[in-house]
Amino acid sequence: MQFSVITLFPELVESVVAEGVVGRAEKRGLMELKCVNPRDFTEDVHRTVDDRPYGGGPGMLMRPDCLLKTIRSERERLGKAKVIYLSPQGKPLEQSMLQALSEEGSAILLCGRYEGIDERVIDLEVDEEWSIGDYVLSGGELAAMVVVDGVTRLLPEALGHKGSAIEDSFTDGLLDCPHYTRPERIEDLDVPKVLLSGNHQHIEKWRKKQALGRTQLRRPDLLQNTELNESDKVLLIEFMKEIKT
Ligand SMILES: Nc1nonc1C(=O)N[C@H]1C[C@@H]1c1ccc(S(N)(=O)=O)cc1
Repeated sequence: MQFSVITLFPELVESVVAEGVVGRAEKRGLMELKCVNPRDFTEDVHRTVDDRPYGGGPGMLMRPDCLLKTIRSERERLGKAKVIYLSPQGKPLEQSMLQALSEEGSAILLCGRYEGIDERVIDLEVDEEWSIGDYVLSGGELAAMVVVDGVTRLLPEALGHKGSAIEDSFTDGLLDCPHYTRPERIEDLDVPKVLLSGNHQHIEKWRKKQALGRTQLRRPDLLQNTELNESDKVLLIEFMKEIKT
């Protein structure tokens, strides 16, 4: 997977690949991340990347000329890469979008600063606009790092245990089940006995029931989009009965 991140703050984005899953994936050649600074595509002596908005209004916008040059340079380098602009106006980010992007092999992530970017850049060179939430950040870099992290952990072999990403929340449209590790008892709270049983069929059934129940209680909206099979419906009914007792 090749990421190109267009940003005025490369060091901020590069910090995400310094450690952890993303850092190890890059070191192992599973993912490559290159930051490109639009300031390097300016032609004036002050390397100006922003300007005042036409029509007045607060703040500044990123200029279109240096952004278009930067995007086109990266398109030439990466070939068919999709250009994704991170902004509050974008499509709300979901796991399925990360999964699809992880299968594309490359992406150019455009990070806005100030009050955003000139609309003509979106008209001419942006393929998709994505939002990580209904709030305004000071820069799109944090959103880009969310995308880089979320995609990288889905790359084959990126996680230590092959099954990890598959068992994540949202992979099957459900929230994740509870997880436990040593010690068995802490502050009078025990690990659920089924997890100590060694009976993998029972453990799998318990985990599925917990995932279904948690989703029903915390995010019933997710169940609207999920077709439950008969056995899952029975598990969910059992869960809901158990919590009422
Ligand atoms: N939420 C987000 N999800 O992804 N990016 C997000 C974000 O806040 N980016 C902000 C820096 C950039 C930005 C872009 C557009 C606008 S504007 N004028 O269109 O409102 C305001 C701020």
